[in-house]
Amino acid sequence: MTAGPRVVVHPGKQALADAAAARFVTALVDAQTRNPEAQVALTGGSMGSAIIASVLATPGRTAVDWSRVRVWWGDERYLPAGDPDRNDTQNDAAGLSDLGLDPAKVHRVAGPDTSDSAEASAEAYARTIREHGQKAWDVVLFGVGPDGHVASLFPHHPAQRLTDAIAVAVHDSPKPPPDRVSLTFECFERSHEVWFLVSGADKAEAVAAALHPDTDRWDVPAAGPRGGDATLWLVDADAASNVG
Ligand SMILES: O=C1O[C@H](COP(=O)(O)O)[C@@H](O)[C@H](O)[C@H]1O
Repeated sequence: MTAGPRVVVHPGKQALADAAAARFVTALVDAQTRNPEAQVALTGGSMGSAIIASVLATPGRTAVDWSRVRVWWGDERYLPAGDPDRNDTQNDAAGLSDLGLDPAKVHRVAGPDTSDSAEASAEAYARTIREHGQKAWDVVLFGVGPDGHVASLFPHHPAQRLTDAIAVAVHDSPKPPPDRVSLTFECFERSHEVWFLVSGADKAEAVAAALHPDTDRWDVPAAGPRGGDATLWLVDADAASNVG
């Protein structure tokens, strides 16, 4: 069973980031009362870093035991560690490394500096998830591209079709860089809560399309992922402007 989408509209990008950060902190505290560890998957792009910066500024963040949070990424651009275009580098710059996480529980996707290919990196990441991330993830964060992509699953891209796999190598991505590693739809199905964080008028069409009940994820990948307990669209007014 999965939860249908619920839309929460905030006045602007900063209000959205701050509210999502407060919600995130609460979700982590709740998860840690249920289980020894909270498990989350982060995202890159504009909102992926905005929420991290807001978490750092949320007073309630001290209620989370950050040493008991296990961190993954829903996708990564296949670039060397520290490259400014990597999602984790951008999240670090936004303050991820200041939260007090245990570095051994922050699972980064290998880039070309430490793996032979995007395929090898995807396989290694899938192995690590099997080892440490079998339990359903508490919260998975997604940004959404203007084309409706989530993670590195792009419209009409064959990587979307892979079954029986946790992670996939993506080549010829329509958005640079061309090589990436993404978790699969199948993998995202193991989430308790899925949150889409979307800001800006350039995303309005994608948001409306993803929320339309007849939309196929092959055309608009953001229509695909659903959480077992909640599927939240946390959006600002501009991004929500086409939602009927
Ligand atoms: O390439 C990516 O794009 C999306 C969204 O990025 P945005 O800058 O348009 O907000 C991001 O969520 C994803 O993780 C990423 O690799």
